[in-house]
Amino acid sequence: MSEESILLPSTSNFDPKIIQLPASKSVANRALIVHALAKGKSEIKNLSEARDTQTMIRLLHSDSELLDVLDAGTTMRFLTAFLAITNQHKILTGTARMKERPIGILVDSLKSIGAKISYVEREGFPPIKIEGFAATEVKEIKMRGDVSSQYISALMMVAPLLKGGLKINLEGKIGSKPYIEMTLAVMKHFGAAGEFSANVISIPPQKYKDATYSIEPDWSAASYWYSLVALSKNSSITLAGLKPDAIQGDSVIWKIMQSLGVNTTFNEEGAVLTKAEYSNSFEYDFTHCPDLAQTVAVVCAAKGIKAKFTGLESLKIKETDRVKALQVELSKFGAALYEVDNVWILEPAPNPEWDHLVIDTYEDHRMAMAFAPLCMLGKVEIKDPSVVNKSYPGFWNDFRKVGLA
Ligand SMILES: O=C(O)C1=C[C@@H](OP(=O)(O)O)[C@@H](O)[C@H](O)C1
Ligand SMILES: C=C(OP(=O)(O)O)C(=O)O
Repeated sequence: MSEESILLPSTSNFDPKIIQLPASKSVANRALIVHALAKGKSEIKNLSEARDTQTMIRLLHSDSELLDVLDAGTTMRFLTAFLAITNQHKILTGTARMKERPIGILVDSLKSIGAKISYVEREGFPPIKIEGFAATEVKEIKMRGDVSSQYISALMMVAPLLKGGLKINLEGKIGSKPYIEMTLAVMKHFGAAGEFSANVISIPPQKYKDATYSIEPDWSAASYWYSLVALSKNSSITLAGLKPDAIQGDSVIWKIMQSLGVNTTFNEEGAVLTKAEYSNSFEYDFTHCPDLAQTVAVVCAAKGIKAKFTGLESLKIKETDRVKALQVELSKFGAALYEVDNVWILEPAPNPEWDHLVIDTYEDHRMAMAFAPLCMLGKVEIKDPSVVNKSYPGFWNDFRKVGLA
C-alpha cells in the first residue's frame, strides 16, 4: 500500500470469511471515562486499536498540561466534562478540523454548573483552557439537543458526581438519541442510574462502582461490510460477535439493508450477511444514526436506487462537511446529491461504470470506508488510506483477508 493511496482492483465478489470487527469507539470512550470516574481497577475488555480509543486512554493517563485529542470528537467533548468536574487545570486542543467543530454549548453548560473554562483561540471552539471547578447549587439546566448529542453525553457522565445531581432539559429537536441511551447504558453498568424521557434527562447524585466491562463490536464499522455484500454479485460474509440487541443505535443498519439488498441472520458466531432482493427507491431519516449516511448514500448511488434523505444536518460539523464531500465524490461516477425543501435527493448513477475511480477522503475515515466497496463495480483508488485508523485500523487488512486489495 502506498501511503498516498490504495488501489482496489475491480471484482464482483469476495471470499466468504469471518471478520472480527474492531470494538465500538463510542462505547469504549464512555466506558473509559466512567471507569476513570469510578476510579476503577477492573479490566475493560476488548478495547480496540482505534485511534480515538487509544487517544482517550493516553490522555486519561497523561500528566502534561496540554492534551491533544487529534480528530476525536468524543474524546474532546467527554474529556472537557471529565477534566472540569475532576477539578483539573489543562488545555485541550486538536487538529485544524477539531478547531472548527463547535464546543460552546457544552462549555456554557459546564460553566453554569461551576466549571472554569475559557477559549484559547476562537470563542466557541477548541482549544479550550480548563481551570478547575467551584461547585454551585445549580441542579437543573437547559441545553440544545440539535447540534451534537456528545455534549449531552459528556454532561450526563459527570452528573452523578454533582452534589444535587442534574436535570437536563433538552431544547429543540434531539439528534443522535441512541447515543444518549448508550451513555445511560454504560453508566448503569457502572452502578449509576439515570432517566431519559421525552426531552428531560434526570441523573441523581450517586457513586459509580468499579466493574469489568466488555466493549461490543462496532456496528458502524459493520455497515461497510453490508455495503460490500449489497454491491457484490453474490457474496456473503460473517461478522463475528455482532448482536441485534447491541447498545449502539447504528445496529439499525441491518434493518436498513433489508431494503437495500442484504439479508441478516444472527447465530452464535455473529451476523451472517447474504444477498437479498431490493427495490429501486428508498427514504430514510438519519437524525439518529448520522454515521450511516455515507454508507447508505454510496450503496443507493451505485445500485440505481433513487433515495430521499433527511436528518443530515449534523454531517456538516463532523470530521469534514460530509454532505459536501459526498456531493463531490458521488458526482465522480455520475450520481448526484442535492437539497430540495430540506430533503436531500440522491439521484443514482445512470451507468455506474468507470476505468479508474479516484476517491478523495477529506481526512474522514468514513469517506474512505464508505467508498471502498465500489470496487465491486470497478477499479477504485482511495486516497489517504490510513485515515481509517480513527475507528477501524484493520480495515484494509480485512479487505485483503477476503481477497480485496
Ligand atoms: O456519542 C458518540 O459516540 C457519537 C455521537 C454522534 O455524534 P453527534 O451526537 O455529534 O451526532 C456520532 O456521529 C459520533 O460518531 C459518535
Ligand atoms: C463523527 C464521528 O466521530 P467523532 O464525532 O467522535 O469525531 C465519526 O466517527 O463518524
